Amino acid sequence: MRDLAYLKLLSREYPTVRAATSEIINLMAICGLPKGTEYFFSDLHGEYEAFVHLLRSSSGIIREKIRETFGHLIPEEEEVQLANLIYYPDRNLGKIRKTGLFTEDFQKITIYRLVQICKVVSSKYTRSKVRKKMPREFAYVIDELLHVDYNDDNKRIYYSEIIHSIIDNSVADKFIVALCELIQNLTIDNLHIIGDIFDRGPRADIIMDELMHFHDVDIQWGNHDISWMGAATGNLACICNVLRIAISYNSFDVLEDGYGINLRPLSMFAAKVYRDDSCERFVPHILDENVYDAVDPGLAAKMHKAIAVIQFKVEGAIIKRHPEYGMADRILLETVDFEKGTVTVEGKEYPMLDRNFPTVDPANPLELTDGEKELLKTLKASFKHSGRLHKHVKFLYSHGAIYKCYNSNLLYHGCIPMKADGNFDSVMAGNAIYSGRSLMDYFNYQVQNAYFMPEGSVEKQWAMDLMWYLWCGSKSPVFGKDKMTTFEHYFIADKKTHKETLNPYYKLSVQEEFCDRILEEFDLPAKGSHIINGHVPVKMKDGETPVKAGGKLFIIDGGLSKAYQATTGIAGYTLIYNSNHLALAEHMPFDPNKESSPRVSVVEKMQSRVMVADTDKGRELAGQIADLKELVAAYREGTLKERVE
Ligand SMILES: O=P(O)(O)OC[C@H]1O[C@](O)(COP(=O)(O)O)[C@@H](O)[C@@H]1O
Ligand SMILES: [Mn+2]
Repeated sequence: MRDLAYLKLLSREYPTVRAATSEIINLMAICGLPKGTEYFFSDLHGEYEAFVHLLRSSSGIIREKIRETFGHLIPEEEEVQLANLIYYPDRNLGKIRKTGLFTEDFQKITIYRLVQICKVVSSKYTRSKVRKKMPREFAYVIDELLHVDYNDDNKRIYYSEIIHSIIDNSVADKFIVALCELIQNLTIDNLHIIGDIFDRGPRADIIMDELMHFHDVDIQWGNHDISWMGAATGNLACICNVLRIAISYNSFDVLEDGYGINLRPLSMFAAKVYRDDSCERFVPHILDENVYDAVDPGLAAKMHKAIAVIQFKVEGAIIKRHPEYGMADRILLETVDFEKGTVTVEGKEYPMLDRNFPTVDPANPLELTDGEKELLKTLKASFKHSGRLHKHVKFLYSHGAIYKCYNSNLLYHGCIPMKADGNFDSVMAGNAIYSGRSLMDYFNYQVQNAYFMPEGSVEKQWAMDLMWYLWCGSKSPVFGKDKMTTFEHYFIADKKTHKETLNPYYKLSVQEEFCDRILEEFDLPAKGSHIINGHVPVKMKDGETPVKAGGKLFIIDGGLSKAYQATTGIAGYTLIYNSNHLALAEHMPFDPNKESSPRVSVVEKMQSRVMVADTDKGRELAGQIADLKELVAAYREGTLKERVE
């Protein structure tokens, strides 16, 4: 029995038996519906055009619904136009207006067609749920149109009158946009982003805006997201890291136009310090052109080298502050023989591919020059003061975590650190030892501290350093490799030194028994549960598959990132979990001028249709129903009085 105080609170919202019982009926009706469709994406890596298209088109599902509804009735070309209108209503209506095609006929036909699609995509939801998703000003009208009986002549007249009045009152464009957005909203119930929104591609900031407008999204942070979050806290190594990666991919737009980071001090510094150095090892990859902030590749290479050298210095300082990270052998600047031009890695000496280090004092290689210190100060100020960056980072915090259990699935970006013997690996912090789930919780807690602890506190500094550890430390669940060989990539020819070894997790987790052990660690049943990861590109072209451990584990980094498409052979996956099945949609490289349908394959059929009652939401609703029943009983027994106004 709930305590009376709680029931009293509840009675404020449901003041009568009638109000409480009608909510009970409403909730029970919801529980009896098929579960909504969940979409999983990972490793978006700034590819905003491709991702926004996947999201708005529901990875091809909207096109399929159009085909099912109008196939053979309207020409293919019109189907494509309708699809594009649904994905990008504002943009397309603008174009249609400009070409003089926004006629009354067009408006009538379009509204009719959109209403038909809306009916199809809303059919599995309650009327009330659909209504809640409508914009308030059109809710009544859309609701009427969705439920009109087309066999009834009077209703048919009523229908065309509604449409007429929409057109007469010149709100057809707004109405069309509302219908398009409703269709998009109804096809994806929950969106899960399994990490790595940032880096390599052009505009992660645009992706963040899109996610912030989405009605239901959760994010499991990837190592790249953590690195940006660390930069926003003011961690210098993270700041250098995100700048270095952005510059190395020629992504100046995300920095300058996206987040207003002032790069002028860096470009001036680099142009001066590396004036006579072509910085060959630092020429950026050019996969996308900058629209707003074009930087000459020669200058970009100098900026890239300048920031990389500073990064190695400030990373060295963190490693020295934290012997417990066990990363002393990663301070490679200290093992460089600047006279001989060699570097020693794990006891072996290699020639350096670049020997020009005007800012490094061989006697004290981690010491920053005055110019570097000054530069870091201005860069840090830029990161700390970027309003848009902090808006996005706050969203990553409010909607994100290191892991999430949702509808019997366990979601995280990288791995649960394991030892080769199959046990969970552990980390000691303070007097406690963390492993498995507690390790994930510990890191999650520290990620919060890095941003939210008071400025200047010891806890904050500790947690901020840990953000960098999470980026590249060997026991980081979002990194999942033994070391990050950035230094070796830049300066050593011998490819053997570039190797980064994956955590034993990746070999073990392809066996069902290890997946079961992990699921058990997170209190999830072995049967019917799945682990969903990103982070490691699945090399489709080499015959790899994203489905592992007999269907218990999915690794869905399919290479949305252009930089990795040659490795994977495709351009990304969407994992789709609806009431009937789990399916994987495999995407082709995005071409803005061509609509290409993904290859969808069902990977698991549910034994029986999954209802809301079977989901986490359903369990939450069952709790609410039980509470409301107690409230009704309290009214009936007279323990609480109804408030009839
Ligand atoms: O391919 P790039 O951009 O040079 O980056 C390589 C680096 O990125 C990493 O793979 C980390 O990024 P991911 O999380 O996207 O895999 C490092 O392990 C590696 O050193
Ligand atoms: Mn990653």
